[in-house]
Amino acid sequence: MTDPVLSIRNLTIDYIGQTSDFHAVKNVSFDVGRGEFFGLAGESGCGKSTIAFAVSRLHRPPALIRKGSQILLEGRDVLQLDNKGLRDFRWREVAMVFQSAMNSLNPVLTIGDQFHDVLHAHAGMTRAQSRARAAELLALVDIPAHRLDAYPHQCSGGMRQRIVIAICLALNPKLLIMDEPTTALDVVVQHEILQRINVLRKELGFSVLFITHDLGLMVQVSDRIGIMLEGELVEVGEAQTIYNAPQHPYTRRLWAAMPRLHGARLRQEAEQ
Ligand SMILES: Nc1ncnc2c1ncn2[C@@H]1O[C@H](COP(=O)(O)OP(=O)(O)OP(=O)(O)O)[C@@H](O)[C@H]1O
Repeated sequence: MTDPVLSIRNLTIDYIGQTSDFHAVKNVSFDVGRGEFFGLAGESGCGKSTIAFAVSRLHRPPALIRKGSQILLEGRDVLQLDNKGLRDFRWREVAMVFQSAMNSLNPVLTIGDQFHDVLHAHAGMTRAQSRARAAELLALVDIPAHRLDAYPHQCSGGMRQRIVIAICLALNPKLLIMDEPTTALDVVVQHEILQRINVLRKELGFSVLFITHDLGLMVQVSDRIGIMLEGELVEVGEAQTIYNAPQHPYTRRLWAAMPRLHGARLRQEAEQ
């Protein structure tokens, strides 16, 4: 791995309950390298989204990050940022594409207005400047500039998802977090979007923290993968190594449960 952009150290997160606390993330440590595509896998409820929200500093009560946890972005502890620090941090340092991202666009604003909101608020751009920058960003995700005048409902699901990704890239973040970004899309569109992200991160140099239930897709696109089980990180390594020679019994069970078609195709590709 190259030098880390993100270093998570001893991250422990509980959900505080009336009678007892739920330990969602237990002493997790891992790094994401510069320009690296890092996948986080594990069954539903194992704590992946809780980590993603904590890294973006979007976690809310009852989630409580325990003392001793560190989330370092280029060496700076994200957990220590004050409000001003957070304003500068969001979009510029870390941008997050949510599970339901394609429905997160505002239905009553044009696509151009939604770019303007971010570019004006965080980079002080005028209408003309933000329009030019938005056209550049749309081109990155293969969408023609005339779509700036469209409303979200006039765009397909895949297009809306690519628009959200383009907005996330507006301020050149160092880390793009994608939490199940393409789950609601059909398989072909999912693959196209991830291929595009992969090309872009090589061109633009950002890192990706990628969360998905689709293990086949994760092995295909990730450089390294971390496997989580009940709040703990049980295995981390190169994607192909983890796929071909998993060490932890849980990882073996995960691969065994992967749909055969995917498995067969990936094995063929790995052997080529
Ligand atoms: N607001 C909350 N209050 C209490 N418990 C919560 C809350 N949010 C999440 N949890 C619990 O924390 C655990 C981790 O949830 P999290 O969403 O991080 O898992 P995940 O691995 O991302 O799952 P999925 O893949 O289904 O999104 C789960 O058991 C979940 O029920």
